[in-house]
Amino acid sequence: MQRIFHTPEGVRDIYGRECRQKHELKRRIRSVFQKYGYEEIETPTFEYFEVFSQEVGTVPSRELYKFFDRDGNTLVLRPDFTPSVSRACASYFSPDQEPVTLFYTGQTFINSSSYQGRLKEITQMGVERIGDDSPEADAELLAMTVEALLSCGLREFQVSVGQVDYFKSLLKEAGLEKEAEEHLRALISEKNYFGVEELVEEQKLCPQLAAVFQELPHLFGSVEVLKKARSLTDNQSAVRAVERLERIYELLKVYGYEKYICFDFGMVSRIQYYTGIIFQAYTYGTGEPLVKGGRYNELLKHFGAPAASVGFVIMADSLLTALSRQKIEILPDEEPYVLTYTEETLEETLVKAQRLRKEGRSVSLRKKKEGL
Ligand SMILES: N[C@@H](Cc1c[nH]c[nH+]1)C(=O)O
Repeated sequence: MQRIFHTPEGVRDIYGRECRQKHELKRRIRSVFQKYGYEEIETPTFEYFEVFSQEVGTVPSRELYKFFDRDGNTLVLRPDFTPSVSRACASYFSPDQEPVTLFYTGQTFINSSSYQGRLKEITQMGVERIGDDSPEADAELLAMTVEALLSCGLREFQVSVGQVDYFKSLLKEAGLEKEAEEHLRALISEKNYFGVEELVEEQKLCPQLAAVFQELPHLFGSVEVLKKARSLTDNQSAVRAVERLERIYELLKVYGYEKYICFDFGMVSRIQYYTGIIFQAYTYGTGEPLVKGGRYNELLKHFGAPAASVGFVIMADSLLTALSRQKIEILPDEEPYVLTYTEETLEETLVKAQRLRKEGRSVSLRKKKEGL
């Protein structure tokens, strides 16, 4: 029976100061989302399996927590908010007429392998801009990412931006088999330069394509990378992908946030629904990304209402870890005011406590111990 005193692996209790910090962090981030005019949405913690099926392109099926309802339907604890919000948006709004801007906060659940030591339940705070294919939408989301992190007191961080379209356009031109394609994707994401070189030789790609693929793992850094990426190819759709990033960067200059942005053409995501920019934010103190996001223009088709969309989530737990390792205080630090009372002073203490509470103080009552 020992088991009932501690939690299963991958989940944990949060209490005391840490819990207060988490609430404060959520409050600040919500207020940034609201400043941009986003509306809050709550979706259920579990959904039908189909919402997160392989075709949707979220986390792999073996990492989902699945269970059954009384009628034998397979249900899933949400591993990702984006499919749920897309489903809800397709049912209640008309993103083809006007963009829908939504934000949410809640738990997500991934049944990852225990070797990785990751949390299996995490808190995500995210936004989705649905029905807007413009570069200004991409830029807005990146600006919101920067602002949300700044609002928590973080100062040193980077938002790394990639472009799924660049790589996809080149892959299409190369016409590789699915397996070779997956292998190449993995090698590039691991920045395995020699592996990429070997693979492109094996596949006998034309010299220009071979050269771009070999460059991809090196194609990261500040804005100069964009020029380099453009010079490496004359594939029209790859060039358009770079031009879009250039435009987004120009807009971020208007926001004044360009110093937080860098580019990474080798960035790939486990999530398959991305179609345009993808991005992740990092800081020191945690190896995990603080933010993950991107454009997903095909996802809403699965829910019967096609709409070009973009969004991101903040991993609240990773952000809290980073803040604590960087010694950044997120609490206004108001400890509750403790009032002690005895049998005789109880009533006057209650009156005093209520007066202080009306003034906005937080007051905790303790009965004085006998003999003290
Ligand atoms: N749902 C994605 C992040 C995202 C939100 N919107 C677009 N992308 C994730 O869990 O990684």
